[in-house]
Order: sequence, then C-alpha cells, then structure tokens
Amino acid sequence: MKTRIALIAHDKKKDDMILLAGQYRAYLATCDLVATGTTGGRLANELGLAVDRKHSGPFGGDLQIGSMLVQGEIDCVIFLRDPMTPQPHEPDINALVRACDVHNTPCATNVSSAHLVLSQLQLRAATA
Ligand SMILES: O=C(CO)COP(=O)(O)O
Repeated sequence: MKTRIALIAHDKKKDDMILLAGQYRAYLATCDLVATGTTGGRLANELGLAVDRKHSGPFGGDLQIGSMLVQGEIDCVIFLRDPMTPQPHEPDINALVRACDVHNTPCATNVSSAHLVLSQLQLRAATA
C-alpha cells in the first residue's frame, strides 16, 4: 500500500513547503498525497504532484484531513504552521494536531522535523 501523506502549509510557510516537497519530489510522487486547497494547488502546479485537494484551511480543510486521519486514512502529516500569525481557524488547526497525538500519527510542524520524517520514510521505501 502507498504511504498516505498530508501536506499543509500556512501562507507564509508555503514557499518553504514547495522547497521541501521539491527536495522529496521523486519519493512523494510514489505516495498518496492529500493537502488543503491552496497548498495542494501549489504542489500540483509548481511540482506536478498528484494531490487530493481538500477545502482551504479556513474553510474546513484541516478538519477534512483530521477526519481522514481519525478514520485511519493518513500515515503522516507535514503541517508547516505559522506561529507568528493569528489564524481565524485556530480551533481547526489544534483539532488536527490533537488528532495526530490521539492516534499517534507522525506530525511535523516545522521544516527541520519534516526533513527528519520525510528522509526516514524515503529511506524505508528505498530499502523495503
Ligand atoms: O490554513 C491552512 C491550514 O490551517 C492551509 O490552507 P490552504 O492550503 O488552503 O492555504
């Protein structure tokens, strides 16, 4: 079964997400990807990745991904949050991160931890 990865980035972190995903592009292309709306649009347009795009975060995208996660449909979340900008959907963001903790799902919320998670997943795939 393909590894199922959720990719989400707040506006000021979207360039970081594109850079990050570009570095793992070949590996990510072998995965089932889901993303919030705007993040997914950029991943598709700029990197050519096939992404299941949910609603934009402020319109419930985090909750849609959280629901998938609770149903056992997500293996890993890369969520580049912006800690410096208030978000109108803060409760949704917290709900998604909490769901990761409840279900012991890896959740990288900054670029350094995302590298650790993705490099490990990539290595596992290469040696499987
Ligand atoms: O707000 C977000 C996550 O909380 C991200 O949503 P977009 O990818 O639609 O910008």
